Amino acid sequence: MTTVLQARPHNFVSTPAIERLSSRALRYLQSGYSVHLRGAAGTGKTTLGLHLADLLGRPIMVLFGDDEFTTADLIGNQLGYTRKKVVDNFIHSVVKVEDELRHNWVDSRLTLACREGFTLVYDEFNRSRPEVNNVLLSALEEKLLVLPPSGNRPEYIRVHPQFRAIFTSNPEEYCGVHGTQDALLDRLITINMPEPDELTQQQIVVKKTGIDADSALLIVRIVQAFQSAAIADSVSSLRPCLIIGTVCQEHEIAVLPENPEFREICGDILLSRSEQPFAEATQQLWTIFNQLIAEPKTRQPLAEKTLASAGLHRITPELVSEEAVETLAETRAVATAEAETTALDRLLATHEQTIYQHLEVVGSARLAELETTLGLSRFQVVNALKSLIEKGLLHKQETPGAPSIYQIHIA
Ligand SMILES: Nc1ncnc2c1ncn2[C@@H]1O[C@H](COP(=O)(O)OP(=O)(O)OP(=O)(O)O)[C@@H](O)[C@H]1O
Repeated sequence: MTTVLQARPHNFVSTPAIERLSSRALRYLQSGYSVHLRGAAGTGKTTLGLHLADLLGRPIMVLFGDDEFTTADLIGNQLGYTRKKVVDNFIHSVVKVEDELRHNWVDSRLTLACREGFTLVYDEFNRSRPEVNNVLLSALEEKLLVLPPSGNRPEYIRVHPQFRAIFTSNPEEYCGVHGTQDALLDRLITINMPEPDELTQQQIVVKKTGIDADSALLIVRIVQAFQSAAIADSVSSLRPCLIIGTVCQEHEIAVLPENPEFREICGDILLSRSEQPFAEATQQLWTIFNQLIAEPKTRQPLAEKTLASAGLHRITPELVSEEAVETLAETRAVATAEAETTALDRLLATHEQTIYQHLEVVGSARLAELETTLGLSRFQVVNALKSLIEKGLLHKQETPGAPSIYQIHIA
């Protein structure tokens, strides 16, 4: 059975850089084009693809490219038979027997999405062989999906006007990735996903790991510094940042370059990613830690505050005892509580406030009305509405077949 996904990318983080990318992509999708997000591993293509699909508000089908794929995996297949036998003995001396055998056809995800107007997210589509993806050509351009010949069902499906496809791919130099036929690329709008900027990575690490903003920033800076010195550009630093953040947060390990445990974790996660000899890569990483210790100015301001409250104004490796590291871990909790609202939070809060105040006046509104009346993008409205609903300030009234209505929640 084909499964329809109601994807809500968990804890999606939106920063000005992501918002710009999303609104570009959303604009193309709304104009009827399919979008292709291309970029290095871990830059957030799949997450953004699912988020865009969510913004389109249609059911979502997700496909993961695979070298073993055949066309049948995209469009569907004959699955079993149905047999019908009619024995007509109306006149007792005459027996008429009709025996009919039919193939059963089962739609695959692309076919279902084209037929019903769902959004297809085809992740890492260039892991499938190019000839397998050929069926997409007519679906995207002529809006016709061609099925294998059959006597008992149509061989063409007219693609539903609301069908949209969002493709993601890794660069062609990656292992296990195929080249893409020009004809397919020509039908897509390709957006190159850059390495997420520092603010974006920091916000993602905070949201996904629960670590405080300063520790997240320090992790991002260490990983980025190591990445630029020792790792090829073709992978993003976001995943290692998330892994380091998660481990430190779950095991309450102080994120400080002086902390031997933290250094070990960074070593375990980063060194194997480098193509340099192990000793050289280790040297690079230790140089980064030592620079951070020697130049505390390069650290984030709250870490300084943390250190000061632990009684360590000037840090050298000798000064930092195990005990001090423990104290730092405790004081970090205090510093976390002090973490100021970021520029992004303030920006989102503004949109939330605008929408809330508007709803206070008008009582209720639909998403499209909020967009046009308040001059906000779909992206901004959806994010603000989600956040207001999560805070219990709004509720969403759903009526089958009609757009949802948003109202202020009255306790
Ligand atoms: N905007 C975002 N909000 C929250 N988390 C994000 C965001 N962007 C990326 N992430 C997180 O970063 C990690 C990598 O993202 P994702 O898997 O989308 O990257 P990708 O480019 O598709 O990687 P790959 O090419 O290896 O499949 C995931 O854990 C994802 O949850």
